[in-house]
Amino acid sequence: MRLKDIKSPAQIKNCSPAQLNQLAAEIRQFLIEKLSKTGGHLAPNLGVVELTLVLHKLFDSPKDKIIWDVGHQAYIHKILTGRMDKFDTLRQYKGLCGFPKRSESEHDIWETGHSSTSLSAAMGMAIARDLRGLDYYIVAVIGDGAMTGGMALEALNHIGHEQKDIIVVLNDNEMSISPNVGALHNHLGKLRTAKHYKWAKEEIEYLIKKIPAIGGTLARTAERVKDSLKYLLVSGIFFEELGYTYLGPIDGHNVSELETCFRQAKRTKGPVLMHVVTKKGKGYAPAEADSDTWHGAGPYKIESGELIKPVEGPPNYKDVFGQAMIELAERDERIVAITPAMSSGSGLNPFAERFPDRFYDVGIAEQHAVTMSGGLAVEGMKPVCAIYSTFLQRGYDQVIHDIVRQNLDVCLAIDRAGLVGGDGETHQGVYDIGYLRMLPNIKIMMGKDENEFRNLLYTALHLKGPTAVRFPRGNGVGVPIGEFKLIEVGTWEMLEKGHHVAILAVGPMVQLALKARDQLAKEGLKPYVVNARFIKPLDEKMLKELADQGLKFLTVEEHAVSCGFGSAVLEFFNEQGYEHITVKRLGIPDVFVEHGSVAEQRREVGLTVENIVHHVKQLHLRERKVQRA
Ligand SMILES: Cc1ncc(C[n+]2csc(CCOP(=O)(O)OP(=O)(O)O)c2C)c(N)n1
Ligand SMILES: CC(=O)[C@@H](O)[C@H](O)COP(=O)(O)O
Ligand SMILES: [Mg+2]
Repeated sequence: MRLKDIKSPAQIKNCSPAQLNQLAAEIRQFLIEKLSKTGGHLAPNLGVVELTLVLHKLFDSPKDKIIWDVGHQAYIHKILTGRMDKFDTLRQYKGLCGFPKRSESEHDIWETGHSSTSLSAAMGMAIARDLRGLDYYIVAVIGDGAMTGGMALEALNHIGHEQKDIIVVLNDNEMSISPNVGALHNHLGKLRTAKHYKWAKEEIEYLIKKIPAIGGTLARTAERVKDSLKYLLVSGIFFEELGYTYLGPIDGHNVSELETCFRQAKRTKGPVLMHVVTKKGKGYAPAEADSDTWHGAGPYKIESGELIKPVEGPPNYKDVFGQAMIELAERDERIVAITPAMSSGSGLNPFAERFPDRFYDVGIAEQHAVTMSGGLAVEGMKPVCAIYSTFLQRGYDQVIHDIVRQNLDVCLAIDRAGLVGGDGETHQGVYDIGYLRMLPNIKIMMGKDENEFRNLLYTALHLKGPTAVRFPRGNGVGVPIGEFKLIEVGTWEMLEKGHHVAILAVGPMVQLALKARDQLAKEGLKPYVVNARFIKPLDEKMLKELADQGLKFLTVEEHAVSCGFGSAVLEFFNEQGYEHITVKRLGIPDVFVEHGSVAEQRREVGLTVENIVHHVKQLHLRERKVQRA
């Protein structure tokens, strides 16, 4: 059986361990080659090759449900389920999604992207299965990082309580993106090395059963001995006490051992926790050596493991943020940085090295990160909670209930604010203006470039009360970085004066607006261009001045149009009694934006220079019609 022949999992049902190992080698080679061109989550996938093969050998997907938590490690699942030929389009516009996608395959039973949802979904599926009297297996594959996510523990608790037949495969590679954190992680560390426990348990049972006559009675006593042995020899007692049959630790690269344990799990009633130990990045030396970097890597040179860096351009916002945080923390010892498991992605590793006791990676625990920031603030510290816009959604109640309601000095450094590219729908940072601006006390801001971003961060840390400083994924504009300076809250920057139309642009959209103005100038049209760097509070003074000139407005934001910045402007004019004002809002319409490049995504939703030009002209036309009427 060769990999190129596989179109369906049915073809591997009778593979021997040797054949599975041969396929594993071919799959690794395939992944290393394909991802050297497309980039992607190489290390997580190299770690689950054997696991995925054995799962699809022993379970009958899609009748049996296999759920992939986070789903960034589902490439082999996609290869085995007939999508191998699409890997040249991985994470590209209209190409293969980097996460499970129901529209791609019946084998993708549950869509993921955000972490720690698999167990809750599995529980829902199990209840439905049992209510209908149906009979199939439900397997949830969840990493040790994802297991630190609060909702995973909520589901683990509930499944154990209900004693549902669910197989939880804990893929333990000791890594989240960075080294995993937490007490649970430490407990798993003991289990990983608890090989002797599994041997001792079987050996003792074997010896007892050999004792003639009293063997039976003693065996029952031994059961208690075995249980106490468990406590002594460290076992999955944490899981056993939650009502699971713990199987492990299991070598996640040994297909025979995996098969044996999965067969045992299939025979076991009630919830099973299979503790599978794997190596993240297995089979590719650079990824094994540094699975943090290779968690989600861009294209690379296979032989050297050298990442192919884009042409040297402006600094990446995450590096600008990390550097600014160091400079600010040097000035103010109250500053503490918090990240929910995104220390590399947020650019905070240098900060962590410089201020180890003022840096906290709390694991995949956004709710905890936000409220912990509140705890720091009430005690006079200056917490900066660095959190991707999309992941902040996971801590929203904490923002309301704990931070803004108590009007605490917490700075939410909202990273990846806007369209994010290859991660697609589940990761777009396009809702936070909407879900934050309705909250009292909070101030929301976004710079037009990296220098202004720094100044807004500096300003936020000088303000009382909660602040949200948004910044996009990717590189800045390439402007000089000056000394920190305060920016007056609620003031916008008038970049260009003109007539008839005012373009109010947020963040990176300012650059598009300026380019559009250059194009319009060739046709004698000169709209105002305003850098709307405060989303809350709005610059009401400027809005009134412009409105009183009878201008029409075009708002531009890389955010959902509904409830976005443009809506705030509309609401303002309405409340101020400007009944005949025209506001055209450009932003993301009522759709989820799929994976692709940011440029392609912007084009898809109309966030382009051309579309800004078009709408300014439209507004001019309306002006002329009004004048003629
Ligand atoms: C709610 C949420 N927070 C953060 C992330 C970012 N993230 C993606 S994968 C990952 C680490 C997952 O670690 P683990 O579950 O152990 O999987 P591994 O990559 O080790 O296979 C993180 C933090 C996410 N996808 N969802
Ligand atoms: C799978 C996941 O959620 C993370 O790996 C995410 O893809 C990181 O995004 P960035 O690449 O923007 O840091
Ligand atoms: Mg892990």
